[in-house]
Formats: sequence, C-alpha cells, structure tokens
Amino acid sequence: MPMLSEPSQKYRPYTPINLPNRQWPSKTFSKAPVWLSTDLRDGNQALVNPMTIEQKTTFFREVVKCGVKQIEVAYPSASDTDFAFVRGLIEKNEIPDDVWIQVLTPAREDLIKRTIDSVAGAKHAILHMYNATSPTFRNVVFRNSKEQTIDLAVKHTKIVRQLTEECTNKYGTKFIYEYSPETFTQTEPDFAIEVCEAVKTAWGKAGLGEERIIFNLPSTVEIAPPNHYADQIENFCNKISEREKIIVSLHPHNDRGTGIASAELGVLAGGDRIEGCFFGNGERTGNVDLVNLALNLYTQGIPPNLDFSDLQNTIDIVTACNDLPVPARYPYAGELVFTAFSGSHQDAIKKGFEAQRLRHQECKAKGEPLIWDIPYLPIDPADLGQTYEALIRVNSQSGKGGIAYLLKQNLHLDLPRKMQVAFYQVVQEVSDREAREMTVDDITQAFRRAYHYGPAYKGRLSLRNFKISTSDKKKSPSDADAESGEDDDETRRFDGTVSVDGVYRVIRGQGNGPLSALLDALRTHLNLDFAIRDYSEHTIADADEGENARAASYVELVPANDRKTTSASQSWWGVGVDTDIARSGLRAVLSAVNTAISDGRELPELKLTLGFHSKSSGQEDVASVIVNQLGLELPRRFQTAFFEVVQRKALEGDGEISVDGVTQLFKDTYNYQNEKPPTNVCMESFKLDHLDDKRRALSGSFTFFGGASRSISGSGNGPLSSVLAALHTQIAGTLSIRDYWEHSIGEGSEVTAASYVDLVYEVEGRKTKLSAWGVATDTDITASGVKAVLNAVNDLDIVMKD
Ligand SMILES: CC(=O)SCCNC(=O)CCNC(=O)[C@H](O)C(C)(C)COP(=O)(O)OP(=O)(O)OC[C@H]1O[C@@H](n2cnc3c(N)ncnc32)[C@H](O)[C@@H]1OP(=O)(O)O
Ligand SMILES: CC(C)C(=O)C(=O)O
Repeated sequence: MPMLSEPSQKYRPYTPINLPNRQWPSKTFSKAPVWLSTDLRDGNQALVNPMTIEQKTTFFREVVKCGVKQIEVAYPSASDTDFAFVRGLIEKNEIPDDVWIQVLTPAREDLIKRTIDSVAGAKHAILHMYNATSPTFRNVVFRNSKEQTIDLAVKHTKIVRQLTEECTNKYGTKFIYEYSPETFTQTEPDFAIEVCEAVKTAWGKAGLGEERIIFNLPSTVEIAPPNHYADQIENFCNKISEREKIIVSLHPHNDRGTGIASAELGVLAGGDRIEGCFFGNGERTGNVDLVNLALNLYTQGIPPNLDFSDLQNTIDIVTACNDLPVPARYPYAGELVFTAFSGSHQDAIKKGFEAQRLRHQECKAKGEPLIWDIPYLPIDPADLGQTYEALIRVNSQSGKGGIAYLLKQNLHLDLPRKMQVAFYQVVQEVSDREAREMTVDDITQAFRRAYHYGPAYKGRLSLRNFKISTSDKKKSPSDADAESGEDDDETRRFDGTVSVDGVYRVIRGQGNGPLSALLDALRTHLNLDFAIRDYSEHTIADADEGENARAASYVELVPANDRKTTSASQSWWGVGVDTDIARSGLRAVLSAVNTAISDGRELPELKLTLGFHSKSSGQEDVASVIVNQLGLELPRRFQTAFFEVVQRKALEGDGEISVDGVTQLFKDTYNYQNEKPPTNVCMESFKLDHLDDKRRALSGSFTFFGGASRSISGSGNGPLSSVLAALHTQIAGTLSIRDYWEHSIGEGSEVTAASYVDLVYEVEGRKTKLSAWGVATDTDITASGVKAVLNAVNDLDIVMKD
C-alpha cells in the first residue's frame, strides 16, 4: 500500500495546550533530577526473552554501581521469576541502604497484594500503581467512564494504603507511593489532574520529604513534539494542589525519536525525576536513555550523580543481559561516536588537541580549570574510560591531519606540515589501492617502510659509526646552509662508517655542520648529490627528562642542483630519532637518501684492487677494506697510519694491491690474528683487581725478549694505565697512550670487543719519540684493551731497565 498523499485523512495532530505564560523555554539546567532505572521492569517486559534471575541480578548490581538510587526491579505479579527475583534481592541483602526498590502493579487487588508480598521486609520500597486514563483506553480497553476511571484509581489507592501499612507494621518496610495515570500525554490535561487529585486525597498522607507522593506522568506513547510534553508538565505542575508534597516524575518513551528532548524539556518545565532505561531499551522504540541524559548534563558541567567512568563495562553488562546491541552511532556509547574518518574533522581534532595542551599548561599555571574544548568532541572519551585509540581512523575520506595525529600518538613523531603532505600521499595510495580502512598498524608500518624507520626497515644505507670534528675555516658568504646549529666560523668534518647495500664503506666529508658534512661525504664517495631544503627537530614529548630524552629530526632533500629552487620537482623526506641530536639529524639525512635511492640506482662499488699511482684509492678505500674483511673500524688517525703502509707496499710493486693483499698486510703489520709470537713482551696471564671505586691493579706473568717469566704488577685509574704501570717496572722510559678507541663487532652472544691504542714511547738518550698502533680483539673488553697495548709495545724498540 502506498503512503497516503493526504495523511490527515488517517492521522490526527496533537492538541496543543493553551499555555501563554509558559516558563520552561527560558529555564536552564542547574542540577540532576532523581533517576529511576526501569530496566528490570519496562525494559525487561519489552525483551524477546525476559531476563533470567541471574541476568537481572547482574544488571541490578551494575545499576547500583553506576549510582542509581531508585530502581524499578519488577512487575512481581506478572511471573514467579519476577516475584522470586525481588524476594532474592531482599533475602540476600543485595539492596544497599540508600537504594529504594520500586515494584509495579495494576489496579487489581489480588495483584496489589502479591506485589506488596514481594517487597515485604525490604528497608525501602516504592509501590507503583497505574491505570490508563486516556479516552481511547477508557473507551476501548477498560470500557470505563471518566468517573469509573477515577473510582478504579481511588479504590485501589486505598487498598495500597491499607496493605502497605500492614506490611510496614509487620515487616518495617518503609513505602513511598507512586501513581501513574498511564497514557498521561493522551489524556485530557484537566482530567489527568483530576485523577491525581483524587488519588492524593485517597492516599491521604502525602507530606514533605520522604512522605511526598510521586505522580509519574508517562508519555506512554510519544505522540507529539517535546515542547508539547513540556507544556503538559508545566501545566500539571501549575495546577496540581500541594505541589510541594509531590514528586513530579517523567516517563518518556521514544516513539518519535525525541524521548531525550522530551525528558530534558520536561525537567525545565518542572519535572523532578526521570524514569528510563540504560541505552534506551524499553517498549517499542524504548524508554528514554538514562546514560544519554546523565552525560548530556555532565557535558554542561552539571554533576549527573551517576558514574559512567567505565562505560564499556556497563555496555557489556547491559547488552549481555538484554541481548540487544548498542548501535554504532548511539550517543556516547556507540562504537563509532568518538571516531573521525573524514579529513577535515581529523584535522580539527588534531589541532584542537595541540591547542588544548598549550591552553591547559597556561590554565594549570594560573590555577584555572582545564576546560575541555576540542572540535567535534563534546566530551573527553577518557572520562568514560575510553582510550583515544579509536578517535581517528583512516580511510579514503581522511586527510593528512588525522594521519599525522596517529603517528604522533603511536610513534611520538610530530611531522612538519610538508612531510605530512608527503606521507599522506603514501597512505592515500595504499588506501585507494586496497579500498579499505587503514589501521594504525597499517599506517605506522607504511611510515616505517617509506622512511626506513626502525631496525626492521633498514634502507640501502645505514650508519654504523661516525665522528664529527670541528676545525676553523675562512668565512665565505656562500656557506649559508639550511641546517640548524651551524656555525659559520667552523667547518665540521664527518668521518664515519656506513653500510652500503650490506658492504661497509668508510666515508669522509666536510661542511658547515654535521649534516652538510655527511652530504659531502655521500657526494664524494657514493656519487649521491643532495642538498637540504628543509630541516626541523623536536624532542620527543613523552620521553623521560634527562638521559633518556630523544630528539626527532626531519629532513627534506632535493637534488643538489635544485637546492635553491623552492619548487624543485622532486624531494625526499627523512626522519631520524636518537638520544643524540647530531645523530638524529644524520639518521634523518640517511633516511631521506634511502628513499631517494629506493629506485634501485647503482652506487659505486668498493674496488677489488686498490691503485695508488694515479691516486685513485684513498684512505677511506683502505679503511673500507679493513672494516669489510676484518670488521675493524679503524680510528681516523690509524687509517692514516695504515694508508701510508699500504701505499708504500703498493708502490714497491706496480702501484696496485688487491683487497686480500691489503688485509694480509694489515694482519702482518699489526700482528693481528697472527700466530707469530711477540718479540719484545709476551703476556702469559693477567688479573685485574679493583682497589677502590677509582683505582685498578693489574698483576700478571710476562716474559721480556724471550727471557724467564716475571710476575709484575702496577696500578692506575683503569686497566690500561695499570698495565703501563706494570710494564714501567721493567721497561726504561715512559709509555703513554695518545689515542684509544673501542667498538663492538657482531651482535648478541657473538659480540667481541675491538680496541685500538696509539702508544708513544720516550726514553732518555733518544731524541725522537717512538709511536705505534696496537689493535686486538677479545670477548672481554679489558683483555682486548690490554692486548692492544702489548701489540703496540711489541712494535716499539723498547729498552729494558738495568
Ligand atoms: C505501559 C506499561 O508498560 S504497563 C505495564 C505493562 N506490563 C505488563 O503487562 C507486564 C505484566 N503483565 C502481566 O503479566 C499480565 O498482563 C497481568 C498478570 C498483569 C494480568 O494478566 P491477565 O489477568 O491475564 O490479563 P491481561 O494480561 O490480558 O490484561 C488485561 C486486563 O487487565 C486490565 N488492565 C490493564 N491494565 C490495568 C491496570 N493498570 N489496572 C487494572 N486493570 C488493568 C485490562 O483492562 C484487561 O482486563 P479484562 O481482562 O477485564 O479485559
Ligand atoms: C506503567 C507506566 C508508567 C508505563 O510504563 C508507561 O506508561 O509507559
């Protein structure tokens, strides 16, 4: 059947009340009403499968836990289950002293009696009786006149009075009487008042405080807009006699979807109390939702006197008992209500949080309240025990702001705006291609992959070690650089070891600052010619203060010849995080370079043969051979020393030397990993003791120039000074350490320590000081240091004491 073109032929409009002086439109909320949960009665009677006693008990406990003080627990005359449930609550002492249970009964003597029996012995009970009063019910359901309708209510109110008094006398139960002119909103307003006046008279003992009678005015079926309900309530409150002896209770249903508005306007119009259900369960479209109402007050800064700080738990309990879901878009409680998918919402939320953080810092300092004001979020999810995790979810409707927010939440990275735009394109591409929502994991992984961020996402280049040193330079106006922290009077030198496609390369460069020095090194050794167009950094907000604080750096690189063009067609972003700010910047540069070279371009390879006639091989090539072949990352001055050795050796021949030849030459020169026994000093054993916090003592068995073994000892502020002190007991002159360096080789249980010592020897009678490098490895760092000293001693022409 089609919908009617003229619905007035079928449906009547509501009849407005003539209330010219209505006050409710200009009233505002100041306090919470009294709440009554009727989940276990009106909610329960609307379920496909009414709740079991166990479910009702669980629900009752949750409602109590949330702070509801009046709970309609049953329609006890309806079923043995309901009756037994009420008895169980009382007999098992489930009802806190400050909670009133309420029970509903029709105006029938036998059922009233059974209802009162159900609450006998409870400390407090609200006896709730109803009969319908509207014309349709009078005519159709009860076939009653107005007078008979009043008589029904009056007669049974008197029965309630008599039976409750008997119960009080016998069991001490304290009663409040609640009467509902059912279908109030469809009843002639004056007739509803007439019935209630008659009921009040029949009850005969309405007083103040706990003696007040409750008149519950249900919109049993919501048939008019909420302003009409408000008019009806204000009209009732104005006209009923002894208003102070009455609690005006509202019982809105939600047939038009305006149950919440009806309840709120009804309170402005004079309602003291609201009956409803959690998440709006109840007959047809449900009763008004108490959670929604309470949280509406809360977001106006008014204490609702209900606690939903673990809202998900409440949802879980209620849905398990009702077997009804809470819809995803349901106010406050729906799964998606704190989630933004769309770009402009996400952007505003992100900006809102940033601005609020700063505003709250200022308010805190001034002792002012930390007022919540975030676009699109009327309530702080944290107040309801919700995390911020689901706040922003990314799909094809999302923008850069939301993605940046998630990265900040999850990786603590606050990307510069231009990098946000660049990464947004990465995410959009995946999201479009896969036509699905991008989870937080998807996004963080995409970020890690795009910028080679994290150990599992290494790019073709990775920094093994580096040293930045400073030397003065002549000032030149062209030296200005985009890098922060640059000092025009000084040149920075980068010396480092970088893994390039798995092969270690020793590279060097110089520039105005660490980053330009690294770029120079990449240009010189790997033909990678980039310039910095943008650089920014921040400390990671959540890191602990002090030692553990980390810095995040962001770099945008462009091809070097595009450096001054702000519109360079191509650019690559990189990110680096480290406890050391210089290192975080260097990592960021390598991250951007890795992105740039992810096109698979070829990089100059380490040569298999080094040539020296044409000076084609440099110190770095020799050092690269050693780090790749032996794992040794020679300190810069050691590189220089060994380079001379290699050059000399190569030039003795045809000017070339193979990689294997270089490696063997190193081993022979420094007696590294060779079986050859030392010529000068041989250490047979040693032991290191701690004298105190600062001093160490080394004792051991040594032979000198193949002689008998001698036990010697010495002390110093560390193992190396101790071994020198011990040697000085036998060797004339002075041995001193000019340079020392150590690093680890390998990882985990396979790790060994490598130590390098530059030893200087002075002895009376010799004009020149001698010096030699020693290198050694050992699983024990102390042993590797001591052995490196001895290797160096063995390369020196030492003189024994007499
Ligand atoms: C708006 C509301 O939510 S009201 C509450 C509704 N909740 C329930 O009905 C749940 C519990 N109800 C029940 O278990 C049953 O209906 C009972 C036990 C109350 C009564 O059961 P029955 O005696 O079998 O009657 P039935 O369910 O058919 O009820 C209708 C009868 O009660 C009468 N009636 C309806 N409401 C009332 C009332 N408030 N006071 C007195 N009589 C009433 C009807 O006029 C009808 O009478 P009739 O049999 O003379 O025509
Ligand atoms: C019993 C009454 C209050 C009722 O549930 C209603 O009218 O909706």
